[in-house]
Amino acid sequence: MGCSASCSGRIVHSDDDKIKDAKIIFVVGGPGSGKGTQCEKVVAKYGYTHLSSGDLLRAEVASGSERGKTLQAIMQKGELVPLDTVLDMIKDAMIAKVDVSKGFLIDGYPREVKQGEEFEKKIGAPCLLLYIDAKGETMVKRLMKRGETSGRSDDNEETIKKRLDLYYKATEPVIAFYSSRGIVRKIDSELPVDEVFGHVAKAIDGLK
Ligand SMILES: Nc1ncnc2c1ncn2[C@@H]1O[C@H](COP(=O)(O)OP(=O)(O)O)[C@@H](O)[C@H]1O
Ligand SMILES: Cc1ncc(C[n+]2csc(CCOP(=O)(O)OP(=O)(O)O)c2C)c(N)n1
Ligand SMILES: [Mg+2]
Repeated sequence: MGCSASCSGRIVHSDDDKIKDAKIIFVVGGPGSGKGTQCEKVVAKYGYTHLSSGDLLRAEVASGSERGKTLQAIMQKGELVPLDTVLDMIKDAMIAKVDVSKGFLIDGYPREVKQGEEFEKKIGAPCLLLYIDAKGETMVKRLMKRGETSGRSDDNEETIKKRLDLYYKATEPVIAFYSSRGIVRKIDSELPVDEVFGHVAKAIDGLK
């Protein structure tokens, strides 16, 4: 299903088939838990393609488009942008990279159970969920520090609090949802960066 014979008679896989069969890792954790930090290290060691939903959205904002302006307002408030917007961006980015990619790190997604369900309908199933876990207090401290230099309009005390509340309310249920499938690896992100990465690497090495 989904394959068709090209003029030359070769079997051609559609973009949808190719991304469905790709290795997909969800990276979930609170704001400032260290998802981006660990993803960079995974890219360096394993050559996976890193797609951060937040980075994709910030790129749209930076483009100055009308859609970007709407997104900027939502992100500054620490709210979630509409599901279809994020999912379409991730899917387009995956299609663009699928031929040269060993696998995909989907960072900051799903943020709510519904996002996970829609991703699986439109793209495919993850083989692993890395749950980057840090204490609320630690996340706030790291984000305030990042805010000194990040230039991110959401790295301020008020928005950080909203992002954290939303994380506990909307995103933590994602972890329970995938735990029942046995693909969640909880990573203690209170440890030094390289030790955290040691655990991340073990989880990835455990994949077939
Ligand atoms: N999967 C997503 N669904 C909806 N909104 C998102 C998603 N990912 C990112 N965003 C928006 O972008 C903002 C920043 O996201 P991100 O860079 O992942 O931040 P962090 O990991 O520091 O919380 C979020 O607060 C939200 O407004
Ligand atoms: C275990 C650990 N990882 C990373 C850092 C470094 N750090 C400084 S600011 C900051 C906040 C955000 O980091 P990022 O990796 O962007 O987290 P994300 O918001 O993507 O989860 C972090 C994690 C740290 N001190 N300890
Ligand atoms: Mg990030």
